[in-house]
Amino acid sequence: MKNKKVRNITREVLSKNWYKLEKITFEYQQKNGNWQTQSRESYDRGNGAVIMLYNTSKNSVILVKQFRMPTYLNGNEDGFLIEACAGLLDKDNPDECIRKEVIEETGYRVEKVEKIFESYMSPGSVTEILHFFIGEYTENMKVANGGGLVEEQENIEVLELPFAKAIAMISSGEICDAKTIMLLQYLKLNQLLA
Ligand SMILES: Nc1nc2c(ncn2[C@@H]2O[C@H](COP(=O)(O)OP(=O)(O)O[C@H]3O[C@H](CO)[C@@H](O)[C@H](O)[C@@H]3O)[C@@H](O)[C@H]2O)c(=O)[nH]1
Ligand SMILES: [Mg+2]
Repeated sequence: MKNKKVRNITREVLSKNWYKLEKITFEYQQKNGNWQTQSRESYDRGNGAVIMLYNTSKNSVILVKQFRMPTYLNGNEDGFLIEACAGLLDKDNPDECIRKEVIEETGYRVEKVEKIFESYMSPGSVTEILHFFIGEYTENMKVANGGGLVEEQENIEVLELPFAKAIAMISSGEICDAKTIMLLQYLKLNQLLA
């Protein structure tokens, strides 16, 4: 942290239950040189990784569907969200994490994954950096049912969708998760699928 316009940072933990919510108070130097005190709440749930699995001969992608309580609280009728497979990093590096997550959630054991970029997903309130990957899958990589971990109460449905249908589902609103939209658009932009 080396921004000379920010000083006297103090941190107060407001909640440390599953993850950590802090109130950060700091002084920020304005254009006229005056120092102004500001407070911002910041939610730290670690970093994450996400992957779009795609098959060039079938022109299809693998997505997962699960209940997401925060979306249920904010306009998502039944609370189910269609997403690319993703997980929190724990202590793993992003590459290892995403391979593990892919087996747990989708049942595919992918050989090669390609990092394409990383992104803050909610920079005003959440610290998380999300690492984005793509990876090719084939039928013979399916080694388990997927569905997520029972001990984490994950009830995940695995979906295989034609790419054109997935793209259309962005416009129809059936796919309304940022990381998933970014990855589908990446495949389209780079003409990896038609
Ligand atoms: N008990 C409890 N469990 C929780 C809580 N929050 C999360 N969990 C459990 O922790 C699991 C974490 O699963 P992961 O697969 O590792 O993470 P994710 O929820 O899929 O998160 C991914 O997607 C997020 C949304 O886009 C990303 O923000 C995140 O980085 C990651 O990529 C969830 O399925 C859920 O069971 C909580 O407050 N309490
Ligand atoms: Mg997950």
